[in-house]
Parts: sequence; structure tokens; C-alpha cells
Amino acid sequence: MATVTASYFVSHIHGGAASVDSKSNLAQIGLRTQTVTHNGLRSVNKVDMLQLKSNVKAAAKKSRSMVKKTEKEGAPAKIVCGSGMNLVFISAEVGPWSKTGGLGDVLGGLPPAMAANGHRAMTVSPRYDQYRDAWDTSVVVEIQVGDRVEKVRFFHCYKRGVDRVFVDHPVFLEKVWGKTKSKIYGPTAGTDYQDNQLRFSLLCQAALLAPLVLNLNSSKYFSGPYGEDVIFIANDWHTALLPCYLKTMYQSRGIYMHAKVAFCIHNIAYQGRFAFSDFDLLNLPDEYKSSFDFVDGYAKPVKGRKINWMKAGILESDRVVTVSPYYAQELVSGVEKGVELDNIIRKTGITGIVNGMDTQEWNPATDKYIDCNYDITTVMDAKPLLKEALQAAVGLPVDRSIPVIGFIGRLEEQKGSDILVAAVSKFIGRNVQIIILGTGKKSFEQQIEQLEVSYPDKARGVAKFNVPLAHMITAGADFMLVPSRFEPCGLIQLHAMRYGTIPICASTGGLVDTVKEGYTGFHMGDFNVECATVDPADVLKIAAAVNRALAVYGTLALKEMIKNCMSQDLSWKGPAKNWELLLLSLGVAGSEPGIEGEEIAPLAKENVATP
Ligand SMILES: Nc1ncnc2c1ncn2[C@@H]1O[C@H](COP(=O)(O)OP(=O)(O)O[C@H]2O[C@H](CO)[C@@H](O)[C@H](O)[C@H]2O)[C@@H](O)[C@H]1O
Ligand SMILES: OC[C@H]1O[C@H](O[C@H]2[C@H](O)[C@@H](O)[C@@H](O[C@H]3[C@H](O)[C@@H](O)[C@@H](O)O[C@@H]3CO)O[C@@H]2CO)[C@H](O)[C@@H](O)[C@@H]1O
Repeated sequence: MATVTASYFVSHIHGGAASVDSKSNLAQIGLRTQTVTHNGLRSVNKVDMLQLKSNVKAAAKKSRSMVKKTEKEGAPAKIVCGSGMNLVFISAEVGPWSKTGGLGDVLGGLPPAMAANGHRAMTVSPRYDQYRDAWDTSVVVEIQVGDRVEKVRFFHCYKRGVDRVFVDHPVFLEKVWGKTKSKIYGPTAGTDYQDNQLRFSLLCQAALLAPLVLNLNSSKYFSGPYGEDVIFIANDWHTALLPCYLKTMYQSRGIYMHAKVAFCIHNIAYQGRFAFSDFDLLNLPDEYKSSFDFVDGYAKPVKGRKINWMKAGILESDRVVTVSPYYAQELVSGVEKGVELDNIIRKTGITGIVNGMDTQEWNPATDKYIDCNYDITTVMDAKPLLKEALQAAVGLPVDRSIPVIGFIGRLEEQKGSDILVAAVSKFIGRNVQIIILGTGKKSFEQQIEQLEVSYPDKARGVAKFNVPLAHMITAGADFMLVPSRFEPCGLIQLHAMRYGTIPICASTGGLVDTVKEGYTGFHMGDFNVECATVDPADVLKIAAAVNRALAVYGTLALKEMIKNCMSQDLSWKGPAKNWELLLLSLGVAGSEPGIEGEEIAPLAKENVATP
């Protein structure tokens, strides 16, 4: 087994990066031409490691003291001045730069909300495309991945108060060349890249380097490297190696001694299960094998004993979080909903914090994808017009008196599009139209496309990833169906409610926490989580709930529900406060509660440029 754990160095600095003053600042922390290597690759250079440690500390201290001086010079009291925590979010998706679904949305929205609360926030994600707004920092590091040493560059931009860091390497850019859809994880939905473990090992290692080697001077309140006193927020299985590498590569050498890791589960269905022998690819000491060790009854990707990345992420992190309180309960309820990690999560404990939504991208008053903008006072006039525009756009008969039901989501078993397709015949005879938008499994895409062949005047199935159409459906439909077998949080119902579109949802996960029966939506009860078959009882649940919803269409009761939906605050503001409390409880050195800043907050609220 490889004993080499990691190698990195800042090899070459060209200068001239837009938002990172690399040349002078790296010199300031002593990283300009410094080579820092760990055992194996080159000789261990402990002096350099210690130097790195003290230089980063000094630079971080300096940035905070500069800030304090500004405060003394009479800046308004409510300004964020070096208060708060240093937060480093790591994820395979960060919207709007990369997104296959809700994971990208959360990484797009939560970090700016934390910045608006006075914290310093960075995201680290792969550079899948030539993002127009992210610049080469010229900082290059070497990382040991499997048995190879790879050169990795960091790109960067500063948006809405957040340092967006992109890890540049051909395993990301050459494979994907785009922002969305399943190419992030594999060539087609359901197929993974063979080298995903190496790709995400590289991401985790790069994320551990970013706070040390990037000297970011994007904001006048925070400058210099983030330093060692950081909290890493690792998201889903792709980032599960981060807490392991933190211990084996850094803490064992006296670096990042006070850093902590919160591991957030967005979907327990994807755990990163691989052949047990693949452990050797991960560059981790043998003593970590037990954290990954996992036996299941499935033959995929190999029969029998496996490694399970998510299991290790849960066990090796300091705190486990998920995206709604009800999903947290479901995860520990048993094998079925905890997907065989329930026993592990019962040991570690888990906290559920419901997601917020991006209220800028999803704002009916400013939405650029819809013909007519509206708010709670004009919704009843605008919606019929938007419905007609939607019907025309998808080629359905244009008639504002027909109730329209929408569905948007990844076409995987989770989302229950197969159950919905089976239920359509049970209600389509009524005065109703249905529009389904989604991509994913080929067989599910064919099912939704077949609907419009069967019901040409009543149904449309669009197998595309289409953001404008997603907005048009959210605005123009009367009801949004969310028939998920399981749903950690769900953003579709949040978007729908903000647009006055009433959710009809399965009673699972975050749908339970966010939709109130008869007040902001309709609940269908929980569905069978067995994914291989469509349970006839669930088909009937959909049909019954649709009938209930259609019964209130055009009544005052529906108008009331629309107002109830639209008057809620569904933004990241509340969730970000809950995240703050949770992260503060980790007790990282220098962490303070954030203060909503007059300068950082507007930055965090400013619109994101399209990458
Ligand atoms: N064909 C298409 N065209 C355009 N846009 C499309 C689309 N298909 C999906 N989307 C968009 O993708 C997002 C889906 O987000 P969700 O949170 O509802 O589900 P997802 O399962 O991906 O996320 C997972 O992570 C999130 C975040 O934690 C949890 O809320 C969720 O329960 C969990 O399953 C929405 O922004 C939606 O508009
Ligand atoms: O934001 C949407 C979701 O994105 C992530 O899910 C991806 C998952 O992590 C990947 O592993 C992959 O899943 C495939 C899986 O690996 C494969 O064996 C097969 O079962 O098909 C799966 C689907 O293609 O792609 C997922 C996205 O489609 C994130 O982990 C989730 O939390 C998000 O819901």
C-alpha cells in the first residue's frame, strides 16, 4: 500500500491575477517558491511545514488586526470587522457555476448568507468549464492522487461576499466542459466515471490547501489567507475524504490543530460505495480502513465487501448535519430510510437544518425568464397570463381556465416520476393539464415523453435540463407535484410557494417541515421507499391528492393558500442563523458570532453574474 500521503508546493507564480494579489502576498506568507513535501515523494521538509504554519498564522493575524484598526478609526459600529468564523465549504457542485440539482443550489445560496452574517466564507469546487468570471490565481500546487503527482491550479472570483475558489485539473475540465447535468459525475445519468475516487480525492486535498496557500484580498474586512482556524463544511460523499486527510496529512504535523469539519448529507442515497481494494487509491493509512469498511448485499460495483466514503465522512467529521429536521429523524429511523448507515448515524448523532432558497434567482418580482413579473398583491392577475404563456411555450391548448400541474426534478427513483406517470391516467380525464420537466434515467425520460403521445392535449414531458422552462412552470402552473419516495429537503416546493404555486407533496423529509397541509399545500402521505417497483397504493395517493387540489381550484380557499405561500420568508436568512449556531458550537479558535454588516451584507445580496 502506498504510504505517501500528500505532496504540495507552490511552484510558480506569474502574478497579475485579478482578485488575488498572489505575488506579493504569497511572498508575505513565505510561500513564493517554497516546496513543502511529505514523506515519500521528496524528502520530508519539516522546517518548511513549520515555516508554513507560522507564516500563515502571522498573515491571518495581520489581516484581522488591520481590520480592527479600521474599526477604531471611526467606521460605523455595525460593520463586520474581522468578526465571525472562517468557513470553507467544499462541494462537487456550486451553483450557478455547476449544478445537477439541489446540491449546487445550496452551495450557491448558503455561503453568501453566512457572509451576510459577518463570516468569512469560501467555497472550493471543481472548475468544470472556462467560467467567464473566475480568474487564474497563478497558484499551482502538487497533489498526490493515487500513485501520481498532479499539478493543480486555483481559479478564483469574489461574488456576494464569498470567495469562490475553483480547482483546475483536466479530470474536471476535460470531462465535463459545461455547467450542468450529469456529466459532472459520469458520461450519462447512472454511469460514473471510472476515476471518480481519484477526482474527488484531488478535490478534498486541494480544499485543504486553499485556506493556506491562497492569499485572498477580496474584501477590505478580511485579507490574507484564511489560515488554520477554519471550519470545513464538507458536502456529500465526494468530500468525505477531507476529514481523513485533515488528520493524516495536517494535524499529525501540527497544522490545522483547531480546525473542525461539519459533514452535511444532502442525499443518503448516494454514498460512494466502491470495491474494498480501492482503499489503496486513497492514500490513507491502514488504520482508516475500518471507517470505510462496509458490507452490503448488492453486486454493484462489486459483490460483497466494499469501502463506503460517506460512512467514513460521517465517522471522521466533528459534526454531522443534514438538510431538514424530519429527514434527520428518518435517517436514524431504520435501515430503509437510513440506507444502511442508520446505525452509524445513530452513534454520531445528526442535526437537521432546513434549506433556504435563493430568493434572487427565484423572485417573481424580478424573474427574467417570465413575461410578467408579480408579487403577492398582483399574483391573481399575473398567474393567468403566465399560465397562457406556459401553455403556448409547450404547445398545449391555451386556456387560462384549465388548472395546470407542474413537475420539475431529476428523473431518478427518488423523485417518483414513475409513480406520477402511473397515476396520470387516474386524473387526466378531468379538466386539467400536466407539464413534466426533468432529465435523468433514460427509461424515465422515455416515460414522460410517452405521456404526450398518449394525451396530446393534456400532457407534456420535456426531457431537458432547461432553466428558463423551470421558471416558467414554477410561475405559470397552479400546482406543483412533488411525489418523492424520499426528499432530504427539496427546493422545488420552496420555489413553487414563493411563486404562489401550491405544492402537492409526499410526506417525507423536508417536505414535511416546509409544507403545511391545507395552509400552504397538500400532503399525500409517505410513499413506499422500495425503488424497484411502483406501489399501487402510492399511485392512488397521488390521484386522491390531485383530486383534492382540483376541488379547491378557482375558490377563495385556493386564493388564501396562495397568499399564505407567498407571505413566508423562505430565504437563507433563518437557516443561516441556525448554521451559525451549529458551527459556533464547534468552538474553533477565534470564532465569534457574526454581525450583520452594512457593507458585507449588501455584497452578499448583490446579484451573481452568470459564469
Ligand atoms: N430539468 C431541469 N431543468 C432545470 N432545472 C432543474 C431540472 N431538474 C432539476 N432542476 C433544478 O434542480 C434543483 C433541484 O433541487 P432539489 O433540492 O429539489 O433536489 P435534488 O434532489 O437535486 O437535491 C438534493 O439536495 C438538495 C439540497 O440539499 C435537497 O434539497 C434535496 O432534497 C436533495 O435530494 C432545483 O433548483 C430545480 O429547479
Ligand atoms: O444536486 C443533485 C444531486 O447531486 C449529487 O448526486 C450525484 C451523486 O452524488 C453521484 O454519485 C451521481 O449518482 C449516480 C451514482 O453514482 C450511480 O452509481 C447511479 O446510481 O446513478 C446516480 C445518478 O446518476 O450523480 C448524482 C446526481 O445525479 C448529490 O450527491 C445529491 O445530494 C444531489 O441530490
